[in-house]
Amino acid sequence: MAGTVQETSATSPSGDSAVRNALENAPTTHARLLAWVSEVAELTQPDDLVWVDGSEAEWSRLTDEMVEAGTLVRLAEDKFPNSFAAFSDPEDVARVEEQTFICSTEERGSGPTNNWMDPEEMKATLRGLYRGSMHGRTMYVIPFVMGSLEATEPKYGVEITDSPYVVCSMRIMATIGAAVLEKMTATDAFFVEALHSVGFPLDNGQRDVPWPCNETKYIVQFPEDRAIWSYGSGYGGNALLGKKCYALRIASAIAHDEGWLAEHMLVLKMTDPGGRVHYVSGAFPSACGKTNFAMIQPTIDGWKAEMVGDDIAWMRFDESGTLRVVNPEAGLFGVAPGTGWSTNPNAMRAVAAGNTIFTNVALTDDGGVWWEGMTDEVPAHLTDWRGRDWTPASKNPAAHPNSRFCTPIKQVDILAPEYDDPDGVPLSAIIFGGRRKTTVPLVHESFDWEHGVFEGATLSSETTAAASGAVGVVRRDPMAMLPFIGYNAGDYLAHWVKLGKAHHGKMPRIFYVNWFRRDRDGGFAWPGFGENSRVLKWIIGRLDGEAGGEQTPIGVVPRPEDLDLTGLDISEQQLADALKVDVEEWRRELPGIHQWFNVLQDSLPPEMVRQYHRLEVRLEV
Ligand SMILES: Nc1nc2c(ncn2[C@@H]2O[C@H](COP(=O)(O)OP(=O)(O)OP(=O)(O)O)[C@@H](O)[C@H]2O)c(=O)[nH]1
Ligand SMILES: O=C([O-])CC(=O)C(=O)O
Ligand SMILES: [Mn+2]
Repeated sequence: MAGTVQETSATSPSGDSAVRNALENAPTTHARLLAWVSEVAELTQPDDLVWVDGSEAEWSRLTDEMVEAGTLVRLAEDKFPNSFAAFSDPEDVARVEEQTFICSTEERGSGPTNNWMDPEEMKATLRGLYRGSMHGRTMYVIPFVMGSLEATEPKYGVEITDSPYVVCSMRIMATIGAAVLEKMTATDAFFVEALHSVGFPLDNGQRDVPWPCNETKYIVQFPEDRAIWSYGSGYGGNALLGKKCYALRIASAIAHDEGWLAEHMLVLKMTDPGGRVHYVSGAFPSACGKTNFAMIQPTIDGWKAEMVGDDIAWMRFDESGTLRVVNPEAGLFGVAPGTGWSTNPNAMRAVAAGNTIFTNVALTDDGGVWWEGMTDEVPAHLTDWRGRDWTPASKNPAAHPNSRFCTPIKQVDILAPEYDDPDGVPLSAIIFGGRRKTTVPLVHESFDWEHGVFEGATLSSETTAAASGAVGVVRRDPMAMLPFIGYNAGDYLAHWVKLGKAHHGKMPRIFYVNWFRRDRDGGFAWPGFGENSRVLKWIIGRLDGEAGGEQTPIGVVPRPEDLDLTGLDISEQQLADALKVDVEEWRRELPGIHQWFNVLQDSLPPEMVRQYHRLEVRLEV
């Protein structure tokens, strides 16, 4: 390969001829792909070009090279086989929403909640940045498919990147490589163009850094072109373009055109003691508990939970009008802190099985990893995510709050066997949830579809470390999709309303949860994690007409006697704090909702205005 990752060498074949060779010997005849790859190579001027085949040998070669270059640390084989830790630039640790754009032709198409720039203007800016941006590096071409390669119309993408870390992470998160390219070529299929550069070209002989990136960052979606251009970041949703950029932003725009939904949701299969199966999905904002809920270990007797997906759900109607849901991803990119043997043993077993890339966690002295919340006992000494010595007396957390594990979904031992069924699984309930210290009770059921859409539309949550910016600020996050809607947010809500009307009587029931409410002493009112199975039991009981509840102005809320609390250690007071609907608190919510709806202006569907007024009436304001 021309130019090692660490240092470009003057003796390697000139970039031009290596790239020309790789183009001439391309493993595909897909004309549009070939044209696009050579156009990008021409623009970005890489030293070499690699067609990613997705093989084990390729993974070994790339991880070896990254260990050599200092990008990855190999973990102890007896603890985390075939696993690595990466440490990002301290300025490149999360999605950058300020620098994320939806560049539709018309500004209205992007809507008031997204950043917008004229697509031609944006392309000109980005071409300027991409010009020569891969110099001294290898350009990797990653054919991938989101969802099953056996689907009627597989959803193809091709990511071009100059980051081997992205190649290896994409290999975990999606189905990539030779088989995908072969089928895509044979059917001359459409694919989403996803271009990524870390924006750190190397001069001849210049030494590389472990985590190349650029201060200037752009994460840009062109919804009409179905194209993604990402520049300057190597991290997570900014760089693994199959995930948020494709499977949510671009896919939501496709779904709007085609009458389906691409959502930021986990999908969970619950089997009750009688063997009845229900599938439920949950839309919670980033770092608000999707992965944990998707991998729940029920604490109630006889109930079994299996995971279908932990972050993204594609939902389509079948011929009978049933809403069926598919997880388009093949891996988990999960929040590390707070994931522990007591809170999420299923995730811990999945990562301990190996084949995992950790990013920005801490290292133990014996070649393992650690993060806050992994074990009750805190190690006496660690190397923190910035490479500094760390002891329990240190004032900074050892792992970055948005540190992550990237692990193959197949390693989840509670994975439902039908998780990759191209036809998906039938959905019975949709659960919205946010992170709120006050106001929002543990669980309630909405009155009907339109009211449920209103609840999703006004979902509120305190911001987390999953995106750069302030943490702990309450913001409205419609359907947990605020940073991921690939078109106008008002049109998005109208799409939800419309689907409910078109499929009246067949839609899943809508619920709303809050695991994060505080009790009068300031602690979590509800123990959460596995105990959330009690809430699931109530939800499923509502579907089956077996669980009772109390009508309140915001929906139906369980009374303590409606919940299975067998064996749960919770005081009457805490339970009351968790379930309380305080009319005064809810009246104080109204101005915030009003303000949020004002942002949407004339694109706000009239049904949402009607629901707002009905809530006012029920709150007697
Ligand atoms: N108190 C409490 N904390 C929870 C619960 N579920 C999850 N958390 C914490 O919330 C944080 C984020 O949880 P995740 O499950 O990784 O969140 P996510 O929604 O999958 O996040 P993204 O991957 O960013 O989309 C972790 O620190 C968890 O420990 C719960 O039921 N109660
Ligand atoms: O996209 C990312 O970087 C991580 C993620 O899952 C989220 O933020 O929801
Ligand atoms: Mn997650």
